[in-house]
Amino acid sequence: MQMLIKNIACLVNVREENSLLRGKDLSILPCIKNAYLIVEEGKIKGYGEMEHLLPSLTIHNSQLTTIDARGAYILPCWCDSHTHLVFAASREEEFIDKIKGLSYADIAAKGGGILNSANKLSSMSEDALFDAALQRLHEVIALGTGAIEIKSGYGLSVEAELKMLRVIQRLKALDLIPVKASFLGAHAYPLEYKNNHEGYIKLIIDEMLPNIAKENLADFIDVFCEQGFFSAEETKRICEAGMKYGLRPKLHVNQLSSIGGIETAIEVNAVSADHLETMHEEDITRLSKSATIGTMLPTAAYFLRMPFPPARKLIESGAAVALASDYNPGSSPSGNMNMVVSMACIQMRMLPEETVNAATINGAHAMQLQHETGSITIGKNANLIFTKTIPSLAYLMYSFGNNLIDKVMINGRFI
Ligand SMILES: N=CN[C@@H](CCC(=O)O)C(=O)O
Ligand SMILES: [Zn+2]
Repeated sequence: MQMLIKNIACLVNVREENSLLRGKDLSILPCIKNAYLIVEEGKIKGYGEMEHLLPSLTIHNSQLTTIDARGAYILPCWCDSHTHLVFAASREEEFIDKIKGLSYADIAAKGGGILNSANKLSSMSEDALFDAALQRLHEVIALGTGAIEIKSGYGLSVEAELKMLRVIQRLKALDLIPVKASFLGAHAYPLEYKNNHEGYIKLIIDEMLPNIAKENLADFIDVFCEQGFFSAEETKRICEAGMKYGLRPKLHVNQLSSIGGIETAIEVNAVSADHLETMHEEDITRLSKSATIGTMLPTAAYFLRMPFPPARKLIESGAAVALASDYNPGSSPSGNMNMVVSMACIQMRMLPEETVNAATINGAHAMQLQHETGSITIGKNANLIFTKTIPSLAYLMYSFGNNLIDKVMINGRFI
C-alpha cells in the first residue's frame, strides 16, 4: 500500500545520508518547500517538490491513498536519546523541598532522590511498572517522540534492575517505536552498600551484568559519574565490564561537578556523554575533539535551577551535540521534546535548525538508530510530526509551551 502526502508547506531534515552532525554543520537543515512525500509499508519511499510530482503516480493507481497535508510542516519525529521513563512514582514532595531551598545533593544526602525512587520501585510489580511506563510512552509518542532510549537505575538490586530491564524489553517488543535499553545499575549506592562501595560494584559486575547479558536485556551501559556517586575510576571499571558483554557506554557526566567524566567517556569510547551542566574549558575542548556525542538535557537544568549546558561553546568548538528530555521523576518530570527544543533556543542560544538536528538525526546517532530514523531519508521509518499551520520553522520553538502538533504518524499510520 502506498501513501502520497501532498501539499506539505515544508518537509524538514531531508537527507540522503546519515552522518553525525558537528560544529557548523548543525545549523544546516535541508528542507523542501511545497513538497510531497511517499510512504510505503511504513517506510519513506520518495519525496520531492509538488511541481515535480508525476501525474502517472496518482492516475489509475488504486493502491494509492492520498493525504492532503494542507500546508503543514512535516518533521521526522523526535529521537529522545536519554530517558528514565520506567519509574514507580512521582516525587513532588522533593519538588516542594527544592522550592524551599534544598539542593539536589541535599535531597540525595537525606535519602531522597534516586534512593527514594528505588524504594518505591522495589515493592511495585513488573506488570504495574509496565502499565505505568506504557502510558508514559503513549503520551510522549503523542508529543512527537518517535524513538526513545530508556534506562534502568531505580532498581539498585539484582532483582529490581532485572525487573526494570524486563519492563523496557516488553516495551521494545510492542514495536510501537524503536526503543533502546541502557543498564544504569551504577546510578547510586543503595543504603546497604553505603559503606561498602566495592561490594556494590562487585554486585554490578559479577551478578547484574551476567544476568542481563543472559537475557539480552540491555543495549548500553550507563554510570552516574558524579561526586558522591561514582568516581571516574569506578565509572571506567564498570564500563569496561559492560563492554565485555558488548554494551557500549552512554554516560551521565558533569551534571553537578567535573570529576573526570569527560575524559572517562572518551577513553571508553562512549556513544554519548550526557548532562554537561558543569563543564570546564578543557572539558569542552576534549569533548569537541572526540567522537563522543555531547547530549544536553535542558529541561533537567531548568527543573533543578542549574546553569544550562554551554551549547554555543560546544558547537563553536566543533562538537557533535544531541538534545534529549531526561524524562524522570527527580530532575525532569516531562518527556516533552517540543519543550526541550524551545528551551535549547531560549536559554542555550541554539538556533532552531541546530535544535532540530540535535533532537532528530544526532539523537538517533546517540542511540545508534541513525539507519532507521532521525531524518526524511528513503528507507527510514515514516515516523513523522505534522504541525498545525505555522509561519516558519522558528515559530515552533518561539511559541514555547503551545501545542503546535496536529498529528503524529508512526510507521506510516496516524496514531
Ligand atoms: N542525574 C542522575 N540521574 C537522573 C536523575 C535521577 C533522579 O533524580 O531520579 C538525571 O539524569 O537527571
Ligand atoms: Zn538521566
